[in-house]
Amino acid sequence: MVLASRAPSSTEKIRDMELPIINFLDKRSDVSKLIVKASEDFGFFKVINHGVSEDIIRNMEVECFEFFGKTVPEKQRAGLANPYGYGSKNIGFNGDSGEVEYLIMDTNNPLSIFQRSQTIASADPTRFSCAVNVYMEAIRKVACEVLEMMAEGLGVPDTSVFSSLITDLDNDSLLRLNHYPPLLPNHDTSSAPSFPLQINATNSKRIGFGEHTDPQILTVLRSNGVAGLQISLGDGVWVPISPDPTALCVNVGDVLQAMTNGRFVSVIHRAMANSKQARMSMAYFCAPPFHANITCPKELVTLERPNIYRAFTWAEYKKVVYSLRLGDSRLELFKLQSDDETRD
Ligand SMILES: C=C1C[C@]23C[C@@]1(O)CC[C@H]2[C@@]12CC[C@H](O)[C@@](C)(C(=O)O1)[C@H]2[C@@H]3C(=O)O
Ligand SMILES: O=C(O)CCC(=O)C(=O)O
Ligand SMILES: [Fe+2]
Repeated sequence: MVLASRAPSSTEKIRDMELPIINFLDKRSDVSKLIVKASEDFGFFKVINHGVSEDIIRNMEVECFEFFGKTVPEKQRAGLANPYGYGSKNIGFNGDSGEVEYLIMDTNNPLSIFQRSQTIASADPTRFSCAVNVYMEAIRKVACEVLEMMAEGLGVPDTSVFSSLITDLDNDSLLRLNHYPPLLPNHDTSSAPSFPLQINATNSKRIGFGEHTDPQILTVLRSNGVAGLQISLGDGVWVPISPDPTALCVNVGDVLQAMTNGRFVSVIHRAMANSKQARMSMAYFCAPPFHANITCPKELVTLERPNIYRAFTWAEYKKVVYSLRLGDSRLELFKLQSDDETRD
């Protein structure tokens, strides 16, 4: 078995480009077509008029800033990210690191959030757990709408084929709060960027969260107004995503790439910590239950487009994810060989 590790290219180029913008207030059939197109072309899009109120987002953001504003020993009381808890610089268990601190929480257990909030927000644990639970519920609703419109746009008759996985009581979704500290004055590279910008050893590049794909079904990300997120177009070309605190950035994860037989793409992205201000992002990773069998609906398998991936469970996939580095490709390992007889 050969592992495709994506080594960074020596010369990187930044290309200015806007992501597709999906307006939830537009006609549903138009919205679902646009979502499908964006998921095929970029695996990323922004959603505006998503219906998550400013209050819900503000309350969550207040809790984030309060948590990350604490001293390190206080933050460590949340427990080490194993995989839920607080982490700083170290990412995962296999030697990855970046200029980021974060808090990961599991989402399908309000009691565990309440228990955790006793150490995360001891001054007012109820306020913290309420803000988190209300936020997660609202974001999951957006994710379900997106997943249902994806199925509609793909012509899959069972329109809940994707969304039912994340509403299952045993879903394994998680919430990750990321805080990228601001640049220190002596890190400043001063000259204004011109596009395409050649990044080399002389203009310092601070990776916040290194390049990777998200393993789950779908990610819904909200960030403050500070830039940092970039998506890869391959061959060392990176597209910075302009920050919009009123929008939600949605991206396809590995499981959805498998479930759409490769029609939707789980795109490599990263977050830079090059700003003079702190970037704060809140990512809701929509994941299936452990026992869920990941296969694509039969309508997405045709003679011209035979099955690309073998069936697997989320438990099996997650085990592989955590055994590898951030930038390793994992879905490759689940590809059917062309001479495989069983194309399930
Ligand atoms: C290095 C790692 C961190 C990660 C688990 C992994 O072994 C490989 C994937 C990483 C990632 C990326 C998306 C999400 O932020 C995350 C929570 C996930 O599900 O996969 C992280 C994992 C992590 O930080 O624990
Ligand atoms: O902070 C960001 O903008 C991206 C974070 C991310 O990609 C992740 O947490 O998986
Ligand atoms: Fe990500």
